Amino acid sequence: MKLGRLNHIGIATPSLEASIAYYREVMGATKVHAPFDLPAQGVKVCFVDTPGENGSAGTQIELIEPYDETSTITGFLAKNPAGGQHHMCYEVADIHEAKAWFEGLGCRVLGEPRIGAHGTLIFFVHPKDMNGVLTEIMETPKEGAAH
Ligand SMILES: CC[C@@H](C(=O)O)C(=O)SCCNC(=O)CCNC(=O)[C@H](O)C(C)(C)COP(=O)(O)OP(=O)(O)OC[C@H]1O[C@@H](n2cnc3c(N)ncnc32)[C@H](O)[C@@H]1OP(=O)(O)O
Ligand SMILES: [Co+2]
Repeated sequence: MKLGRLNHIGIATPSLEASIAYYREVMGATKVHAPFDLPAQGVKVCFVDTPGENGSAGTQIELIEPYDETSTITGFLAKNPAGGQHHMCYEVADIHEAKAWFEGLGCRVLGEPRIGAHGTLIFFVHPKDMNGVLTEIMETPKEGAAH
């Protein structure tokens, strides 16, 4: 497998609204996307852009709030009530090849590839098999696709 771009860093939060205010007012973020619900993934999402090189998109901050009490991030927030860094997401060219790679290494892939917030296939690898970091792998969006 070839490691691709760091697409986003997932930050779990009990309040998207409060986190958006923090990124705008404390961190000086100038591009905050409209929040949206992703019930299939159990989260409400808001992307904050960091600037990339030569005007291109940089790594994004992905703010995630539980969609309801059954959300996969409810347990994380129970342990970290103020929220915190939840996952790192790297792009790959071929999601199925990447899944086979991690499985071949004996890492626990959490479920089947599914459509993520950028509209491409994603999967997660268990943090205990990834040096303590919950790792999201996502297929690189096609050129010109919405971010
Ligand atoms: C917006 C959509 C999408 C995108 O396109 O970008 C997303 O990003 S959705 C993001 C939310 N979805 C997910 O996280 C799905 C994958 N996650 C899971 O399946 C679970 O969260 C989990 C990783 C299996 C953890 O399950 P949980 O039941 O909450 O915790 P456990 O108690 O079983 O944890 C076991 C162990 O792992 C430690 N842990 C848990 N979460 C993390 C984390 N985010 N980072 C680092 N470590 C984590 C936890 O502390 C336990 O450790 P010990 O206490 O030492 O046993
Ligand atoms: Co993510």
